[in-house]
Amino acid sequence: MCFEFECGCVRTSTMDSLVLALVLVVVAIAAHYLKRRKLIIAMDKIPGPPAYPIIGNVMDLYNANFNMTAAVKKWTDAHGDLFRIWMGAHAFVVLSKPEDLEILLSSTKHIEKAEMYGQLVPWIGTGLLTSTGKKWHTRRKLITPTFHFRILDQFMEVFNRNGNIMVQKMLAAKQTINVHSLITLCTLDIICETAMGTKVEAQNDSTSPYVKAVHNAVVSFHHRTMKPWLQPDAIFYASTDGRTFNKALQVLHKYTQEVIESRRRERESRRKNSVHNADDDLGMKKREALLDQLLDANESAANLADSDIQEEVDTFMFEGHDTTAAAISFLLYCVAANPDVQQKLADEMHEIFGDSDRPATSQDVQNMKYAERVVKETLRLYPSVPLFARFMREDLEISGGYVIPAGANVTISCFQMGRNGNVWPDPEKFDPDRFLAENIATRHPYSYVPFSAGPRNCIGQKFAMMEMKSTLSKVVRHCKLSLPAPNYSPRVEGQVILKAPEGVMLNVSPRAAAA
Ligand code: HEM
Repeated sequence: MCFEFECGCVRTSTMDSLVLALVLVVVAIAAHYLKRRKLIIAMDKIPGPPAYPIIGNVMDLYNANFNMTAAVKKWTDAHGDLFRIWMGAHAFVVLSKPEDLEILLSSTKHIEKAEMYGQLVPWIGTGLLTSTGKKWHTRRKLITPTFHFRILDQFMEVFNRNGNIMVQKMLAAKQTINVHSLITLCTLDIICETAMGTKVEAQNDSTSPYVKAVHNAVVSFHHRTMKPWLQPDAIFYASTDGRTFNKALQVLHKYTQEVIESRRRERESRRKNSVHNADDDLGMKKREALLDQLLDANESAANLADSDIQEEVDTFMFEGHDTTAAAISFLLYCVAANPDVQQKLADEMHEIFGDSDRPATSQDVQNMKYAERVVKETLRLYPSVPLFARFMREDLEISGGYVIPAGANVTISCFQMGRNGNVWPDPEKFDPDRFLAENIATRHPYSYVPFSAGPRNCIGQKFAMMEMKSTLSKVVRHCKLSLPAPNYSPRVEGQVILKAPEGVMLNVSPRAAAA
């Protein structure tokens, strides 16, 4: 009897657990459905193209050959500077009105990155670009001094040395060349030396396993962003691109890990032997990489594990190499396409350097006022990060009484904003004087945001401007650029980074001989 009673009791409690689990599942589904319904109703109040069930507006993207910037242009032409789209189950609001950007980007609350940034996590972890909340705040505070002018100043030698190699390679080519390939290797050498303090010599050996791994990771990741069917992790990692990506990450992560470990050991042994680390064997001031700065800051203020430091270094490597490569490539194209601009640049360089061949200093770079306007105008037309996005945890009211609902992603299209005729008269014209102080004063401060703005702006902006201006000056002082055909312009594709898929083709000749 007793046994039967106990058995019945067990059966009853199992039944209870099952019923409870079922009720919880039903409640969770109902809550999810209600939340989704709320999101759908709120999204329906925002204008936008008709969306199909399940796939949403993916067909529009298909019709634009999965080129996101082209699709955004079409949607903007049809629906204006605020519209909504659905990418499968993911809701997006696309903004390009400066007033709306100010509301979003200046907020200290809406700082979470959009859902799709999750695809970057296997590569860069939750470093500064992808983290949010308290983690992001603490890290941003820790990393900001790393980009101090004193640190950037010592990178001038790296920019100059690598710029020289690149210019020699450009001049050695006696025919039309794809400058993008050479520039990519140069910016890779620069970021390795400045971020990690290591020389990978990509310009001298583009076949090294590390250089190949960077290339493979960038290309396979780019393929994923262009192919919606590769979005689910399970499909991507089973595909050729996914396998290439994984293999490349193993090489990249191993390299960063080894560099960090060796730096820690070096510091430890210096400490044990009480050797001051500011000088090298010849008593010269030793250059400190961004990694050294992180390790210094970590010793005095934080307690980060090597894996934490690694995600930040990997983030610098990801953000700090392809972005500048794209920008410098389009920069040289714009200079080649506008001979009057090229002449003014050459005049400015002559004013600063005369006939001397001396390397540029950071003061010279500061004096390059016209070059600065040329770089800014290039980023207006060709922003290296053409789109960036946030995820909304709370509703946000923007202009016109519209509300971006919690649960939606918000995308900012820098590419589209730079070509908006209401903000930029004759937008296709390349005119660096748009960035004269008196002209900037007539525009809304959020009408130009290639480095984003507000608390989550680009931490590497000053580094990037120094690198771009010094590399531009190096090229203009030694080379004359021209287009391979009168109406040539590179085809542009916009996803995570703005790309010229067939490269940027230019003719390069020595300046003195060409003058
Ligand atoms: C032309 C060059 C560059 C452009 C146009 C650019 C643009 C941007 C943009 C638009 C963002 C915001 C992205 C977003 O919200 O998703 C960003 C963030 C960031 N950039 Fe850059 N970037 C450039 C170069 C660099 C360089 C050279 C570095 C480092 C060496 C760097 C490091 C970062 C980091 C760490 C973030 C995340 C900051 C945070 O969320 O706190 N960038 N960049």
